[in-house]
Amino acid sequence: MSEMALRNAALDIVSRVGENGGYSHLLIHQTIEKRGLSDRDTSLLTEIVYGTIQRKDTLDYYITPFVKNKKKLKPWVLWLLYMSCYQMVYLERVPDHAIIHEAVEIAKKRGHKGIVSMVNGVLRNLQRKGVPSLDQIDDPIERVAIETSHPKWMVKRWSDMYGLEETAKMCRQNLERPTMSVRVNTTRFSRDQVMETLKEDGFDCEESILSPQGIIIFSGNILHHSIFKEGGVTVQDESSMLVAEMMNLEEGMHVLDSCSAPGGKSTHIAEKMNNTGQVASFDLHKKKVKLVAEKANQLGLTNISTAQADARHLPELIGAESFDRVLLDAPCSGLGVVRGKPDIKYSKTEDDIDSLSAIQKELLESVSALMKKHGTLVYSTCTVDRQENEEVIQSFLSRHPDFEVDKAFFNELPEECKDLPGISEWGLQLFPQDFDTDGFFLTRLKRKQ
Ligand SMILES: C[S@@+](CC[C@H](N)C(=O)[O-])C[C@H]1O[C@@H](n2cnc3c(N)ncnc32)[C@H](O)[C@@H]1O
Repeated sequence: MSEMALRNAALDIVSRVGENGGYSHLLIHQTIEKRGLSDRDTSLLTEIVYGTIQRKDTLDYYITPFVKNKKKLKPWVLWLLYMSCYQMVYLERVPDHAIIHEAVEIAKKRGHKGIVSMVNGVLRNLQRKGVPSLDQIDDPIERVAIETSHPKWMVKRWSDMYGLEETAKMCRQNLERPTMSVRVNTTRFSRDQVMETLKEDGFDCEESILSPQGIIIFSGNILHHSIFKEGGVTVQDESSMLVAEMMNLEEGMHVLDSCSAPGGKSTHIAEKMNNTGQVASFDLHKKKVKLVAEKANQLGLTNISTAQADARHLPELIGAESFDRVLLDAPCSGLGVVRGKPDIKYSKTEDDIDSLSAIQKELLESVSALMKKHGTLVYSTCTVDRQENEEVIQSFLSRHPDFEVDKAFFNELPEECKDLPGISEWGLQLFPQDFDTDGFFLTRLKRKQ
């Protein structure tokens, strides 16, 4: 694909995400498939699209002094300026004059003469004068918000919850691309076997400290490797692996995964039980339930049963106290995964958090009834927000004095997690900066004996 066609495709994606809130990772994937992009083009397209979306508010701050009547610009023109500014400031491989030339050519194809000369003028000024300094922003919350391109309400909210220093670290970490990690299917291979194979095949990888099944991959394309295609490993963030690790699973157990799609944790649980016992995996959406069954099949796991259900009604379908282990990996705002899905940080609102936390409370209320007397329940989310995490647990415990946070949970955490800033009496909040993982919350409940 020519440089110009590639940047045009990137502009299509960023403006669609900007205008309609489309998911950038899905649009990138569609473009790669449709156009059959080479590895090099895929990597450049991904870099430009993610980088531009990830840093949108910073880029806006950078170009604003050079643009007159910004509000009147067509969205695609503004996105072209953001995209070009991103490449000029953050990418070293293409010289500025080439970036400006490509932008002008794209403007010629899409717009009239006035737009072409405005794009040319803005980018040349930017090249000559440089970007404005962030030090001019007095309010520290606003400075972090603009420097790291997060909505100001979000930075303020996190700062009230975790302090400005931790928040700034998190926002900066959110700008990094996520590191790839995989989980070894231990019903087939040991982690040592997989490590050895990958190293022999030129991968740069190391063992995870959060899960004995986890491998972090720094370089090498695992998706093209036979071990992935044959179900020897599953792509999963290390923070998510911690969930099944903390469930104290034993062979032959009955486990409920109440919100299971697409099946990352159900299959991990099934592997940890060595394909014995039973994992009952439910999800609200029929289509998504299918993904769980497919994943189980791909990994050769036969101890997972799947069905569509609203977990809030499960006690009406299944007898109370039926499961040794219950997992509620709740639907959440996803603010822990903005490294990989940057659009989330612009689309979520505080109203979303209010309604999600209400659903989380309802879900916890109903699935807790399904736990056997001596069983345990793990609650997790891939978000960083007290209202969806600690406060959901706190509110549940205040209504259920017969339940408590299982103290053993804290002792069983990997050594490296025990002194993290996110540890509280309600569980563990992992921040992305702790181990370069997603932001993630988990805790374990049991009945008081
Ligand atoms: C965080 S995701 C689960 C991810 C999954 N545990 C995994 O590891 O692959 C939350 C899931 O909850 C499902 N969900 C949302 N509301 C639900 C409900 N009321 N009952 C059951 N599932 C629900 C969503 O469809 C979504 O698939």
